[in-house]
Amino acid sequence: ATPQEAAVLAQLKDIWSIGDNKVNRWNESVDACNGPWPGITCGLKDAITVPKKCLISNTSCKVTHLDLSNSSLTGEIPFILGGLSNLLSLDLHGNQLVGEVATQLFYGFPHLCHVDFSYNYFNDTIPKLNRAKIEDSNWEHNCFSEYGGCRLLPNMRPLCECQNMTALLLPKCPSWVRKNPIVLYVLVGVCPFSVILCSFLVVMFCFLRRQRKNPIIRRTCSSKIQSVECRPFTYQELEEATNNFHDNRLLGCGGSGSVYQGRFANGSCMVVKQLVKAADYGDTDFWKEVLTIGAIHHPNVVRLRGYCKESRGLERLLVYDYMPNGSVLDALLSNDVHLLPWSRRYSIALATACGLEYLHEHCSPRIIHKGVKPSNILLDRNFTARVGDFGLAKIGCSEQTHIGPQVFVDPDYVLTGRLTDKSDVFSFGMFLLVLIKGRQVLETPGKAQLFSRIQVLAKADDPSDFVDPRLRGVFDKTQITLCAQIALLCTRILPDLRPTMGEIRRILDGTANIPLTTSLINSPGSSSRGSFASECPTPSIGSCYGHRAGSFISDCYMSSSICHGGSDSV
Ligand SMILES: Nc1ncnc2c1ncn2[C@@H]1O[C@H](COP(=O)(O)OP(=O)(O)OP(=O)(O)O)[C@@H](O)[C@H]1O
Repeated sequence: ATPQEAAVLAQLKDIWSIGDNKVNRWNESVDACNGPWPGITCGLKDAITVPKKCLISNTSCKVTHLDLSNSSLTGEIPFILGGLSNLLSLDLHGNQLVGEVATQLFYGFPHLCHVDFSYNYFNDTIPKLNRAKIEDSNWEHNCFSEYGGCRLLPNMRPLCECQNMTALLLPKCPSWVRKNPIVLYVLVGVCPFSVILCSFLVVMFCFLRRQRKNPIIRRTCSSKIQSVECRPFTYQELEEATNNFHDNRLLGCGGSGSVYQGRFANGSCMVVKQLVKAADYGDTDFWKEVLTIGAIHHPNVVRLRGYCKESRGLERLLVYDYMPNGSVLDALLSNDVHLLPWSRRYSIALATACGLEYLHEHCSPRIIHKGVKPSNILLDRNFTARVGDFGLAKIGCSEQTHIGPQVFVDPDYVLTGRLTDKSDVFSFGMFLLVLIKGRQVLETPGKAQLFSRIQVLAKADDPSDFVDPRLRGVFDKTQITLCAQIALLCTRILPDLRPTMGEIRRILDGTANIPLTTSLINSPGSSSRGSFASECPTPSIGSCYGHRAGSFISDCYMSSSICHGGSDSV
């Protein structure tokens, strides 16, 4: 299984091990594609016909079929399930699963062809699936309001066999109606109209109540805000959890405020973030945005669990999931050199790309992070990376950085003030460079030097001399070169020429190749159109570089003193 899949399966095991069910028999000491993991199949499975359009390359080491039917599963479907991104079939029939099957979950499964969610207790509505791909879906014997538990045809039209629906029995007409046909005619004419009117009023009433409770529903990624998941906390609760915001609970301080570990009365551990700059932001808009962020669920983003409106003074408080392994920055600065072996760094790159792809391409409206950097990429207990602090840019909280030079900030944004998803792509490129070269990148004073380092790395036949010495020579050269080439694409001067996060994720997970233009940069002096090399000649001492739409622009966006790249060693 891929590292991401292994992490998801470990979490599913925590949640779904019940009695002697299949999940409980998963043997974590062997790879899921290589041992006794009941219900899990990697590669192609004979029993299920997979149409050509669904096939993905190189599936033998990827989890492609998950069959947890009749496994006594209870509760809601955990969102981390969406991290099994190579699934072709998903069978959860015959359990006691409840709640909503969110459309959002299915964004995680671009190749899914067969789903069986029958014989559960799912309610609400059937999610909108990728109709072009899903061949067969079975939703019967659930509590979906729209179809009353019908089986759906591949094209999503309900095939109403509805065996479990009791016939609608109407009482016999009372005798006075039978004797007086005029009454009957009046009743026949008026009753249906009144029933329709009443139903309409009831539906309108429920709809308006829901709207008032969740005014931001239309702006979120998920179809519904589940208040139980992102809830209000009292100030007292947070004071008690953080030992009165004591220094011994302080995890770190960023530009937006201080971060405390909170231990709550129910035994849960969460992070309490005191936002200091947010006070300028209008009250209503602030809480609207916060609720929007709270509705976002993805295995590679840190969940916002709550907020506190009654904070004292100017501060505002947010509560997040606690990430036991801190941030990538913490791991890079730690004395333990074994914390970030190369294989883990590659998984972190991939997971971060997944999280950002989700924010950019699956949230509506899209969310631009604006603060992608090692301190905002957090590591959960399995060292799976999750993007933190997203959305805070919108409420004026993530401008600051505490890691020296603003190496992660897109120069095009600094120059033009135009913020797009490609600004995050730029920052992600720099983040890749940090993963390859380690903390020395954070100590480098200027972008010009860093750009030249990326170029040298991407072109190098053997990148060994240029990687983080803390890796002690243990790494996959091909992956290093691939990451360097992606970093080169991401840091192109012209944002339009940078890839999207979806494209980057596909290159990293092996489902797409690096574009041809990048391979051309391997030939020194080539003038490949669109490659960084041609946009930006290698800088020489004292020169600034960057050619943009006919005009020369200084790359010394921050200050001319940093512009002395080119000759330094990589
Ligand atoms: N959810 C979390 N779980 C565990 N530790 C966290 C969490 N969020 C933040 N931290 C810790 O707090 C530190 C500071 O986080 P914060 O996001 O405030 O820093 P920053 O990224 O430098 O600031 P900013 O994003 O505001 O510029 C992180 O480096 C990390 O060690």
